[in-house]
Amino acid sequence: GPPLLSVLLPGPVRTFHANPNLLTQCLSAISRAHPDVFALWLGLTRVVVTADPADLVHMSSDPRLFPRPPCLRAVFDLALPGGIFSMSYEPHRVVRAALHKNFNHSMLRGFHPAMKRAMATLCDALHRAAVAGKPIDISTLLSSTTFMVILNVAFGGHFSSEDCLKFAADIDILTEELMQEHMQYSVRAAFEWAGSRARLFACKKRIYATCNHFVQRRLAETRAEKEARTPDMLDTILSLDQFSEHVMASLVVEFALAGSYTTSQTIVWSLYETCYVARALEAVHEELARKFSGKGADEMLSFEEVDTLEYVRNVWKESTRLHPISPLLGRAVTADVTLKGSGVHLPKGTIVYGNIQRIHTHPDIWSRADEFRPERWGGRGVEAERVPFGAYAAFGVGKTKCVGRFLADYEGPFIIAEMHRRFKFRLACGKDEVANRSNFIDLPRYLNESTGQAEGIPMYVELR
Ligand code: HEM
Repeated sequence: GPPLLSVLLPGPVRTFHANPNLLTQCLSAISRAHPDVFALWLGLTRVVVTADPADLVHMSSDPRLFPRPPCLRAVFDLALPGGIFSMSYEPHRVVRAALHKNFNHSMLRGFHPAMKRAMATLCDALHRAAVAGKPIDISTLLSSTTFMVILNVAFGGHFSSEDCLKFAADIDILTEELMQEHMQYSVRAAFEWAGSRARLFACKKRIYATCNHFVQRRLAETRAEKEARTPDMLDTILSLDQFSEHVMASLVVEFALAGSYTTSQTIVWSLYETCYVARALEAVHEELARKFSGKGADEMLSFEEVDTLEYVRNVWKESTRLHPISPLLGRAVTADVTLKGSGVHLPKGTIVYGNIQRIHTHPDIWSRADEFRPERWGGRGVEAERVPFGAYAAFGVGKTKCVGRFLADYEGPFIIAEMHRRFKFRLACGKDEVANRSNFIDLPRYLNESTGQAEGIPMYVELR
């Protein structure tokens, strides 16, 4: 919290208020030194942090008792008015029911041709990097791919890589602004007249212009045009006709926000880990060679083949365990409640954070918790490690869990498999120069000492 609090309150004051990008780092440091449930001040807000899986399950079981905290919803409502992240219980329930009904395996199957096109664009860029022999910023490259998946595959758009990068740059600004708002909402509200939110509003305007364009184009589609293509996520959003076009545009922006960096940066972590855990890399190559030896590099895996990936899926899942992109689950209690796992009593109004990062690496829950071991998820006759319900929560659990998981769990393994089938990857910086930085979600960043900046992860690419 802010230094002033050290005068008013007992206990150490850490520096993330000055640099909100250190939020998860500070919390991780505190978590390791304290019991599984503790309270602390985040800025001027007191929060309870729990690393008990049963508490996390409890917090995710009833969105009426445990909604997102008002401060968080206010921040989202400012940037994404009326959207799913700030919705009250009833509209949220309606939206989730519609999404749940339509987001399924057959929608994914329809995505595959466009997915292969996005993958081909990525492979071309990787091929050029391999030929040039110079390091590339793999974080940015993969982001442009996952934005392409959301914009072109899930929403039926026609964005080039450059357009995707432009859109991604605005989403970057939006997430930075969301993070600043989260820490300084009241101060920024008080100084709005002086332009404290000018950057947020300008980038919001650009993003909404793009997304409104999507919505309008789709709404103007003829019946014949609609029948000529496969249904996508935008169809589902637009079927929610009880909402205004503005709310629909907010939903579109939210999906772009929630569905791109989450996936791309988990893939970056998977590449980072397989650079160092030779056993895992060998097992990936063994699976790809065993299953697809007859397939040339010019041919992509089919939808059915992606479905058969086993070890690569474990690599994906283990990456989400060790590096949860969304490491904290924030809720506020609307009545007095006793958490079912830890038994800690929370008076009405308390803000509680489920510490997914800590739960995922808790030594009492996982064997060799800090190691990257995809085989812990089982397969080829080996049983998966037994952990309590709630111990794995990369996508949340229960009624509020991630609605995009069905897409991420197909897209992540597909991209990882296609990359490893064609290329070898090597980190172009020191292993310890890569760390997490919080920016509403957590991202792996290269801490470049010579520029003092946190940058995308540099990697060398070679042809296999
Ligand atoms: C590695 C990939 C991903 C991870 C780790 C992830 C993680 C999460 C988490 C932890 C939540 C919060 C759950 C809760 O509050 O209980 C969430 C919510 C959400 N995610 Fe994901 N997600 C991923 C990919 C995606 C994708 C690909 C999409 C969409 C295409 C998506 C869309 C959403 C949306 C819309 C919500 C809000 C759900 C609601 O409030 O009801 N996510 N995600």
